Amino acid sequence: MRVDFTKMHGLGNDFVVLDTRAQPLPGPLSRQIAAALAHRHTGIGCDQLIVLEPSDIADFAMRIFNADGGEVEACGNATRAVGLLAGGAARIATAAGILETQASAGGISVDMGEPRFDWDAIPLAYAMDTLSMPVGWENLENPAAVNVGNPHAVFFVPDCDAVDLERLGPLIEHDPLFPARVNVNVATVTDRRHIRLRVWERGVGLTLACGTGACATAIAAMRRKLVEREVEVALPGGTLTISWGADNRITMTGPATTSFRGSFEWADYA
Ligand SMILES: N[C@H](CCC[C@H](N)C(=O)O)C(=O)O
Repeated sequence: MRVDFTKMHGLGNDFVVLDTRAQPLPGPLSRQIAAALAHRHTGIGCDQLIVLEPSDIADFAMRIFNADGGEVEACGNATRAVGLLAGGAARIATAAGILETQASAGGISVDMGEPRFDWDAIPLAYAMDTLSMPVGWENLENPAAVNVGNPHAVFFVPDCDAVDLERLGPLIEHDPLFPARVNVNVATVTDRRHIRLRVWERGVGLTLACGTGACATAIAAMRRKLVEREVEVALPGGTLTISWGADNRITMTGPATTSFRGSFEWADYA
């Protein structure tokens, strides 16, 4: 049976979107099928597979599967992408709660909710200060940890482009300190309104952009008083604007793009 999909991206962080409201899947979506669809050479290819489902508490529900097939709680760029599909304004039920999008001058804005900082909310394997953790991996030391629906470690470095993230990212992602693994962010604060960021994503690897990584990094920099409460975060794929409101809620604004539509034969992957 053929299954329709929409290929989308947010600053190059790319997605295959399956809308099961219009077309229920022919069978259960296993980890293996999600990983096979996401595979860059033998599948359609994407950083995350996004599945839209009916919801009785929001406009629709969104499930997120990393390229390794693992289902995760949040994906900021994908939230903007499906907001675009919905015409700009949408209430989206996710594992991290209900997120609201709206069209804005900068593309699509999404209310990402409130950050969490407690060690067991990240989660970490044991108690420690999450503003400056007393840990290090070679020259990456004293990260901040933030949960923005998913777990992030944020390292502030003099030049994020000089970090061997392809080697250090997986070491940190899989460290037992992070029972749910972790997204690894290396950031350089250029001034009080601008941050440069590169991300090794849990379950994916290096991506051109990471929305939740930009949120976590901006919040960590604000907690450390390095930047103002609204900043521009420049990732390899482009720039996101992150603000942390007096209501403690995070707003992320940036572009979302539909690349193309297609279909695949379910039996080829199931
Ligand atoms: N790799 C992330 C999920 C996707 C995050 C990123 N694509 C974003 O835009 O937020 C995780 O395992 O938590």
